[in-house]
Amino acid sequence: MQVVTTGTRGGHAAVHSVVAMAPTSPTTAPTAIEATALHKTYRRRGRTTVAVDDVGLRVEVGEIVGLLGRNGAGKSTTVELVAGLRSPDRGAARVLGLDPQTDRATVRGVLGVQLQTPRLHDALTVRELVRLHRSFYPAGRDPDALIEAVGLTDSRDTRFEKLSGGQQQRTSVAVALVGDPRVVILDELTTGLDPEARRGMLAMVRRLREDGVTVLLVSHHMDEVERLCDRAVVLDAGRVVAEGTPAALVAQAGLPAGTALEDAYLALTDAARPTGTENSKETVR
Ligand SMILES: Nc1ncnc2c1ncn2[C@@H]1O[C@H](COP(=O)(O)OP(=O)(O)OP(=O)(O)O)[C@@H](O)[C@H]1O
Repeated sequence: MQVVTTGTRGGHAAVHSVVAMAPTSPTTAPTAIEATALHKTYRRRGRTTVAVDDVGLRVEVGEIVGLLGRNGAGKSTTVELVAGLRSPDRGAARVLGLDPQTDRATVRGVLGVQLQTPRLHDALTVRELVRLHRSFYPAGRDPDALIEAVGLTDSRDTRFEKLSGGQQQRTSVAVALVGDPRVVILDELTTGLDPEARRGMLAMVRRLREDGVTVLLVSHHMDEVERLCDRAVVLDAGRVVAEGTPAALVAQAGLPAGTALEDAYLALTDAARPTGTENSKETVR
């Protein structure tokens, strides 16, 4: 059995409940993350945006996979669909074989998610937040050690609302990891972090790999994807336009072996669309 949290919504630490652990098969281990033909459309003020357009995604247990794409390509929406924070119009996602829509509580027991925009209780300090989230699980990581690992020991008694953007992000990473999840989604882990903090975060991802944790890493930093990720999936306008190891993406872009992933990424995303088209598919009614 495992106590899980639904994370936070609207600035308040949210629900937790006691649930069964993910079922495991004696013969075939489930894929860590599997998405099939995920589709999500937003409708706002007469505008319809196809944010995620039949995305398929597969991350095996123990892999680190990068999710890449320009601003508005659909990365965060894909992450939210996989985590069960949004419902797809159609298609399905599974985390360790569990449906995040119907097995919400169980999925949150095995999945840690750091969202691009942290949603945590403003009035609580770093330490209170991490301890609170630790209390939702019967076992997990030591809050103070985790706070130290994300470099926030000096700010541990500071309220969330008084933290800098980078410190808030690091708090959200600590909260995502405190339940010792088997699968972790990190949405722009290092964006906005100073070089020292960034280095610390990348070292933490390497330690997650050593512990056998599966990581889906949304990133705009091709150098860190190249160094950390086993594979990367490139989204453009809501669609998967390329995927493979960094070396395979370079080959797919028709570039010589040894070319930087950034050059391959730019070539692949440029090739994916006619010049001048928008990043996501938007129509006005
Ligand atoms: N809540 C929402 N309501 C309406 N449209 C949205 C909403 N969230 C995202 N979108 C739109 O959906 C598309 C995909 O957005 P998404 O945030 O998933 O992209 P992203 O790849 O994560 O971008 P970024 O790199 O800028 O974080 C964009 O066109 C965005 O404007």
